[in-house]
Amino acid sequence: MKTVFSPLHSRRHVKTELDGGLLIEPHEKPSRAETILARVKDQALGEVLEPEEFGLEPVRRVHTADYVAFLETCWQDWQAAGKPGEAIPAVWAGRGMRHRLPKDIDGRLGYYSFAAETSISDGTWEAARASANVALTAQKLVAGGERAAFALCRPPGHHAHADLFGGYCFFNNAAIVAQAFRDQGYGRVAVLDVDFHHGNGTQAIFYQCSDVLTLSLHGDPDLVFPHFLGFEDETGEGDGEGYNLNIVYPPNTPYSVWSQGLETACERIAAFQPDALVLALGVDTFEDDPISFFKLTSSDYLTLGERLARLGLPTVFTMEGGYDVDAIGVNAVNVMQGFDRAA
Ligand SMILES: NCCCNCCCCCS
Ligand SMILES: [Mg+2]
Ligand SMILES: [Zn+2]
Repeated sequence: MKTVFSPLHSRRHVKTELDGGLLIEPHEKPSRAETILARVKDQALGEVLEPEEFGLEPVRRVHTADYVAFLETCWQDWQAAGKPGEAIPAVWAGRGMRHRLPKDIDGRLGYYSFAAETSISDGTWEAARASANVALTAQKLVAGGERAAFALCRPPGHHAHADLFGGYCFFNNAAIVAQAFRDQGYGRVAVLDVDFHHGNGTQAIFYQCSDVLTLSLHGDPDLVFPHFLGFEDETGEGDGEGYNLNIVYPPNTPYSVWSQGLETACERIAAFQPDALVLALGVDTFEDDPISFFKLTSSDYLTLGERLARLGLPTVFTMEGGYDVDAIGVNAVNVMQGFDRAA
């Protein structure tokens, strides 16, 4: 399987993550991508390509122009306001307040985000742009005939809404890929999110769509991020009614249970008969992940890859979460190796 990777991911190197009342070293750190890349090469998974430049058009097919413009100048605007630290949102429109865009940078940060753990600093914009180009390059490979391709994206994307950042995400790489397939004439696309956390951004972006089926297996939002979306009664709306599936699991869920949900999702995908699959791959489902609570083992990711291959669909993998950095390379590449040997 080919991998697409950009060294520009390292332009995202924030020093802070608000967690437990402290500013900690971010879980979403550069070594995550470097560790996966090293494993790709160590395992000779396949050719590693740098991304092509697709510009902002494909990004704006999913994200609003004002949100994209905000991200482009956010760091400069924050600095121009004389702020001493990294840009962190701290004020939001609560119940009974107004969802209108203020002029002030603190107001704009709150307007365009849903969580406070995702700091912004110099280079975040460039890294997010490169991550979207990585995903679009993988999509081009699959549209060009590759059975599957691995978009080694960093920063991740599945928590980003059309005009909201959060959960370490800015551009929704999986949604951008799904929309690119649709724009190139693929009639139906499925996006399956196997990250530990609900793919709230991806769900929201396609919630009224019947041509993009969104599915996510994740930790119970009553207990974990993103807290306010991802429940099983969210099945889509309007034309999209019936085209969103959430499968929620409790703490300590092992693969033997989680894979039953995977099976349900795969059967729903098969019934949908999509022309392509986007697999939002987080490996924070791993038993030792520091911020999650499922109990998947490294060998389970081989089994996961094999199962996905049996769907028999052109597949783009977009790298999402996974925060046990020592294990992330083996776990992510196991999915690709499992897929390749069953394809
Ligand atoms: N104390 C942990 C808070 C985590 N908040 C954001 C989680 C984002 C996961 C991205 S896959
Ligand atoms: Mg998920
Ligand atoms: Zn996650």
